[in-house]
Amino acid sequence: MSESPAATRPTGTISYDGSQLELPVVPATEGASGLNISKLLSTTGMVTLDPGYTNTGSTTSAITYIDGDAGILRYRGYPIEQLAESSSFLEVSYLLIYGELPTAEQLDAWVSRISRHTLLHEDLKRFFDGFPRDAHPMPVLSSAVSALSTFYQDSLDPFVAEQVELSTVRLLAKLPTIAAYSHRKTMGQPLLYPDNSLGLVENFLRMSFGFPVEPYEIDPKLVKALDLLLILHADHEQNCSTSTVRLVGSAHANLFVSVAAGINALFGPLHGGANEAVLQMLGGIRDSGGDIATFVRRVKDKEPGVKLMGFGHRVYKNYDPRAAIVKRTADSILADLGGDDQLLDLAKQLEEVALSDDYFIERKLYPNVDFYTGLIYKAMGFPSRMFTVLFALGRLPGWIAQWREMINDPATKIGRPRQVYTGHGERAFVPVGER
Ligand SMILES: CC(=O)SCCNC(=O)CCNC(=O)[C@H](O)C(C)(C)COP(=O)(O)OP(=O)(O)OC[C@H]1O[C@@H](n2cnc3c(N)ncnc32)[C@H](O)[C@@H]1OP(=O)(O)O
Ligand SMILES: O=C([O-])CC(=O)C(=O)O
Repeated sequence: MSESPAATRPTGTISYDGSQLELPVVPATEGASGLNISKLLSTTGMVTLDPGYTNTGSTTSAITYIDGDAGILRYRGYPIEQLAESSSFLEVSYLLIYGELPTAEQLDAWVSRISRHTLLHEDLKRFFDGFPRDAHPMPVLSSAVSALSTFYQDSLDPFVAEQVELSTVRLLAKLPTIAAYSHRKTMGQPLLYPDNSLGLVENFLRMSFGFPVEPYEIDPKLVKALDLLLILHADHEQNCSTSTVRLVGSAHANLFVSVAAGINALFGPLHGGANEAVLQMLGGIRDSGGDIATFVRRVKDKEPGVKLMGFGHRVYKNYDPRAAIVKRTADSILADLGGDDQLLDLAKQLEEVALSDDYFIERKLYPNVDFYTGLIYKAMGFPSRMFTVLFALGRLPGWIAQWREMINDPATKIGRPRQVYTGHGERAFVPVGER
């Protein structure tokens, strides 16, 4: 069946490069929520429509367990609370990637291997000169990670175990260097070479805050606090960025570019970018006189663009256990680091108001991991634009572990969702002069 060309086509005007352009308006198809799903299922046969994959399992995985109703999170079976209390970020990275906690000997060897790969190729270092000074560090990070695949071509084959191992170690070692450089770039400061006598977190802090603040004293409390936050972010099963890493990798793309794609997904304010957005939200409430009730009213009225950032979660219908740990430790960390108590108090008040409000209770909206972390990052001295970069540093071992699980799983197929087509039927081409 063919459709006749529309005699009159709706158009709209947009400003472009100083001119007004008139362009056809694509007729809005009924949104997915307006569709009669059971009718679609019967008419499309095989395809099940599941926008946002709320109920679609894309893989099996043995890495991370979440019980969203009970607020439970475990990496390889170990409760997040125990890892946060007793482990270190590199130990947790080993656990996620190799499936078991390392022995003391294995851990030493692992830490030492990573410490030998922190340097960036000089040409890649120059890469940072090309970005504008006010560039957001997240796309700088993803571009540089993507560029690793051009500099380290001996570690790109997803099916050669030694190459996967090398790209794993290179990524874990170099991401802190790239992250520190993306920070220095925005500060207009010179890039520091890594000092491999230091641990991963110490090295990262020195590259971020060292010279011109030399001699830079590395505060052990700062190191401990950042290490804890990295552990809390290390994996979270099939979240948006991890699913992206797996999807890109399912086409047999190498680990570097798959992780770069994950970084871009994480940048979004509904995902990792929420930690930056929370601080903007809190600052906005404070600057408008601390009127929490009015802000909450605007959220409940669903004013366009107004959400309680750092609240809500696809899986947790209970308190996010990571947010609980961050909240518990925020007071002492902020006291140690001299952070902004006023904003922490505001955040706690906001949480209290929300958790006693029917809107949030009925929808089971609780603080997620992004709600309190920004306050700590700020106290550490990072500008809010770096917050999601810090999330990416933490999430890296999870992305790597999930990519490796995917590539080694015989059940993996190229990720390729189907769709339910809602556009035109067949129609005949109309030459430009006749439209
Ligand atoms: C590390 C992470 O990625 S954690 C998440 C970080 N993101 C944020 O903090 C951003 C704010 N939160 C959100 O946008 C959402 O809660 C998400 C994206 C995390 C989860 O989204 P979904 O699972 O698709 O939930 P959905 O958007 O359908 O929300 C369900 C209901 O709760 C409401 N809701 C969800 N989150 C919020 C929020 N933060 N503020 C106000 N209302 C919210 C929705 O408007 C919807 O209401 P409705 O039933 O009246 O339409
Ligand atoms: O699991 C999710 O959807 C988001 C999240 O909390 C994370 O990635 O840490």
